[in-house]
Amino acid sequence: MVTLQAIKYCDDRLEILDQLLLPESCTYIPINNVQDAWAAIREMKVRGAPAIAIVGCLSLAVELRRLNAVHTKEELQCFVKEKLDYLVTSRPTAVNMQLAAEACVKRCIQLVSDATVDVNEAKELVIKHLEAMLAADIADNLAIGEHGAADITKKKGDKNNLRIMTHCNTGSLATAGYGTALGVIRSLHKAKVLDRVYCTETRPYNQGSRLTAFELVYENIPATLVCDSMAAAAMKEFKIDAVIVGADRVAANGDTANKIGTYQLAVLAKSHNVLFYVAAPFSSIDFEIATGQSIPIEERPHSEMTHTGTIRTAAAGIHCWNPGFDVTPAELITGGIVTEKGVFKPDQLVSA
Ligand SMILES: CSC[C@@H](O)[C@@H](O)C(=O)COP(=O)(O)O
Repeated sequence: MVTLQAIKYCDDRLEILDQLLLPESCTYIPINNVQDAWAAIREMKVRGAPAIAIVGCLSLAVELRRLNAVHTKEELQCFVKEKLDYLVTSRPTAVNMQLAAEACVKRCIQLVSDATVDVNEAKELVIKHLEAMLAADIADNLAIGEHGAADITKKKGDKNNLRIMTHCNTGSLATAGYGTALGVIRSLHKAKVLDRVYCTETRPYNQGSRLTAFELVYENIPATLVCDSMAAAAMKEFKIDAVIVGADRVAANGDTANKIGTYQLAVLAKSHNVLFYVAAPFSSIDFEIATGQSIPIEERPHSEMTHTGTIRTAAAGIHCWNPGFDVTPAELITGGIVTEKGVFKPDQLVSA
């Protein structure tokens, strides 16, 4: 199946699809170094927790390939750590970049203490470590798709006309390919058990109407766009079987930070007796924090609420509150957390 490609990495060249220009134009822009990646992530030219980490890491691989003047492995380790620490500051809520940075620094430390590896080999091995993320993410997403589709189908008594609601964008555009929550939807469609997907607009940044709707139309998956304020009515009217969303950071107890509006969908799902799932790779799970209370929530520019493009749509002078994410308590995740290792109840994650 042809899917959209948010990230192109070939012959040491990195390009990303500029998501600010979607759906009007599919334009790829080069990312030549860590500074370019940091700016693209910050400006949301690339977004979505896994895609942020992959672009960050690949930008470092590109920069390392072009780097000649590194004389010792210690120097290499300092260089890599400094760049990764910088990338982690690009956006605060998604944990994937932070976990990828920690894993890469750990790899550097191993290489520094391995006397059989010289500085050039160490550099090559760090690059390989960073590059491996692209293929690993696609494999994880395919597994998430299969596990999620199997679980929903089983819990809904092998129904073959499932109606699924989703939020934000969790597809090819938010990952290396296939997607997490949207990957599960793709797998349901492939298995011919999907009647229709209902995607929310996802105000104020409209990742649902601009990006998810674009992916669904692109792949001919039957889909209906609803405004966020229609979610309760749509759940009732269309007899939604399950809501499935992605995650920016899952705490050890299963509390999940995801795009603003996710929490209200979970509350609505509970009152409509609809299964609520989170789909996320283990690279989005932060076992270092016990509950969702400690997850940092990004505050976004108020102009995203007060303007549509360049046109002001809110009264000038009004005070605004624009958190980019909210936290859904674990107890509302009734379907489970779908990962590449299987589907877990939130309280099973720590032992998974
Ligand atoms: C597989 S993407 C999961 C999440 O990152 C996604 O649902 C989300 O909240 C993205 O937010 P964004 O602000 O567009 O980066």
